[in-house]
Order: sequence, then structure tokens, then C-alpha cells
Amino acid sequence: MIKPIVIIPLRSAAGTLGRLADAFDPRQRRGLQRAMAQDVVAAVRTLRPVPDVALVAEDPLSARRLAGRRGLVVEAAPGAGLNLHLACAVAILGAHRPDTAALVLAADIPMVQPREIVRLLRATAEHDLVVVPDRHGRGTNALAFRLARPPAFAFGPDSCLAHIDNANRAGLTVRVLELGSFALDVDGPEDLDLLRGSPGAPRTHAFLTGAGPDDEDANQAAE
Ligand SMILES: Nc1nc2c(ncn2[C@@H]2O[C@H](COP(=O)(O)OP(=O)(O)OP(=O)(O)O)[C@@H](O)[C@H]2O)c(=O)[nH]1
Ligand SMILES: O=C(O)[C@H](O)COP(=O)(O)O
Repeated sequence: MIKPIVIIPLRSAAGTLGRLADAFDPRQRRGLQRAMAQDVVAAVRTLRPVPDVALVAEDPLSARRLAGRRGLVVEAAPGAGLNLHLACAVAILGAHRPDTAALVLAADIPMVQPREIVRLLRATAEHDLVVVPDRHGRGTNALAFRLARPPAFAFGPDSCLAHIDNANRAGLTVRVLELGSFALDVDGPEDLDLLRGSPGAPRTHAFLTGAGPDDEDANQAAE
């Protein structure tokens, strides 16, 4: 099997987690973003063979520390938007390995479990596009496809339906795959309450209880 690649977009620390601005100051929001992304990267790196990891980041310096020695960082022009960032990154990453299976995972799904990442990967063998919805069934928390046949990215309101519609229009076969550990993306305070009461996400829990590192130099945990 060709080694898959996991693509994780990361908004700038200044722009991210805006819906938590009442609860967390900018430094805390940055720490939370990093802790969640570390949990996602760590889950990916328990797979065998270990997939390649590419962070598509508005802040490449910070992402480089998160990616560690083995990770790729694709620099994303600040403000261009998630869909354009992903389309450009996929074009770059796919140029030399079109047959590679690619997973796009949101960085704010820290409960993600390795065995469900494997399920998602397996589904790429049978469908051109696999869409993993959020717990409301409206947003998209992960996508899986081959680099040679990427979907039209449609993150934003009702993106689950938009990804399905775009795939149908492009003649791609598409499957919606509900995966419990992917369902909770952290947008607002109610998501954090759910996360606090749930297992998994060790680095995020440590951060939320004040036991985790919240500065950039202390986070090679996912290496
Ligand atoms: N590279 C990149 N990543 C993004 C961008 N917007 C969001 N992301 C990432 O996409 C994932 C989902 O983001 P959202 O749920 O929209 O959250 P957010 O943008 O961090 O924060 P708010 O929408 O303000 O709550 C997270 O991994 C973000 O870091 C963007 O413009 N560029
Ligand atoms: O579907 C999307 O665009 C992403 O999951 C982000 O959506 P949200 O931030 O509204 O959950």
C-alpha cells in the first residue's frame, strides 16, 4: 500500500477559535489550538505505516514546531481562506504522488481515534470522496480522497451537503461516513463542555486543566 498523507489545516493563532474569545484570551486560544492539533497529529502517528503529515498553515514557523522533524509544512497565504489553502496544498502535494490517499483532518477534533482514522482510510478504496460530518450533520470534520482526484473544497456553512453536491456534479462517487471520534469539533463553549466530559484528547485535557504546556517551545509531544 502506498503511504497515505494526512493534511491538517491550521489557521493563524490570531484568527482561530474566535467563538471562544469570551472564554479565552489570545494566548490561551493559541495554546488550545496547539494542544488540539497535537492530539490529532499524535493519533495519526500511531498508525502503521506512519502516514506522512502535512500541516497547511498560515503561521509556518509555529506549524514547523508542531510538525516535528518528519512533518511537512505547506505555507498558506494568510487570509486566502481554507478552501483555497487546501486546493493549493493538494496541487503541490499531489504533483509527484497522484495515487496517494489523502485525508484532510480538522485540527480541532482532538478526540479522534486511530482505529477510526483507519476506517476512513479503508473507505478511500471504494469511493472517490468520503465525507465525515460533524455531530450536527452539517459541517465537515474530515475528507478522504486520492490526490489525483481531489474534491472542490467547500468548507463553510453546510459544508457537508456542499461537498456531496460538488462531488456529484464532478462525477465523483461519494460516501458520508459518520465516525464518533471525529464528530466533536471545538467551535464554542458548549463543545468544550462536551470535550471536558469525554475520554481521549489527553493533551487538550491537560491544557484545559492547566497541566499542559501552553507555549510553543514545549510541544514536540506528537513526535
Ligand atoms: N490553513 C487554514 N486553516 C484554516 C482556515 N480556517 C480554518 N482553518 C482550520 O480549519 C479547521 C476548522 O476550523 P474552524 O472550525 O472554522 O475554526 P477556526 O477557523 O479555527 O475558528 P472559528 O471559526 O473562529 O471558530 C481548523 O483546523 C482550523 O485551524 C484558513 O483560512 N486556513
Ligand atoms: O464544515 C466546516 O466548514 C468546518 O467543519 C468548520 O465549520 P464550523 O467551524 O462551523 O464547525
